[in-house]
Amino acid sequence: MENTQAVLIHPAVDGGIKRARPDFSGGTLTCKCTTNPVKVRVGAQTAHNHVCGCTKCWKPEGAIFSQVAVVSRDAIEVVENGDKLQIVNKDAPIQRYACTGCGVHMYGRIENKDHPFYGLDFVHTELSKEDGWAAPEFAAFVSSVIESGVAPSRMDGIRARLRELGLTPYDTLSPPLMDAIATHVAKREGKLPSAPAGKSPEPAPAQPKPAASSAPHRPAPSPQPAAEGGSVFSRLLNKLFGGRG
Ligand SMILES: N[C@@H](CCC(=O)N[C@@H](CS)C(=O)NCC(=O)O)C(=O)O
Ligand SMILES: [Zn+2]
Repeated sequence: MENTQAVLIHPAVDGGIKRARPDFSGGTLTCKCTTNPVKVRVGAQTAHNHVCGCTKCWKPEGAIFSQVAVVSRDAIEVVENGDKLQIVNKDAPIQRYACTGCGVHMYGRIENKDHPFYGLDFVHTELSKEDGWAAPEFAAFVSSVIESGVAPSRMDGIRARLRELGLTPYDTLSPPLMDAIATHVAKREGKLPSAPAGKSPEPAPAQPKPAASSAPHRPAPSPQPAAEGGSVFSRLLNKLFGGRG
């Protein structure tokens, strides 16, 4: 039996996971600068919230995981001090807008229209004072914490703690998100039909609705139409997660 007492994942989950509010409709993210902080309004509930162990996502001081969720890009508005924002790596699939004052990532955007998650922005909702955001549901890129210097010998304890919190650990993304990526590839390669004529496309719409008062929802980002052919699944994974960051 692993001792999970001393295993800290992220401040938003270590003391127990807060529940979403059914009527929650968004809030304002604020960076850590004490003067002229950057403020970003998120005008909708988020979806697919999770903790991520990758080296690219922003983490609060001392945390070994980030907490990150998606929201429709239409729901994001930079409302104050946007001149302080700079893209961390414009060649990465997710262009992360970081505050040049404190280093916090305010939102991440995908500009490649062929990316399975195009239309969704990535946000760290702990940067908001409001309560009621979608709760984290799983842990992604767990083995990647080793790349940040976590000793491999700690992994059993970390995975045990994640399970205890109800955050099933995966070394990439959760099965529904991996299925959405695979569906995108299969449609692009002609292995699955794209939306049949006269029928609405399946599965769910590509973007969480920025509706003002909807219950928490978990839309599966659906694949976009193919812009190029010839890739295999592993190449897409490389493109999504591979070493361009
Ligand atoms: N093992 C790598 C994984 C990086 C990775 O693939 N991160 C995922 C989850 S955030 C991703 O979608 N990356 C795209 C990007 O960083 O733009 C690391 O830790 O740096
Ligand atoms: Zn990540």
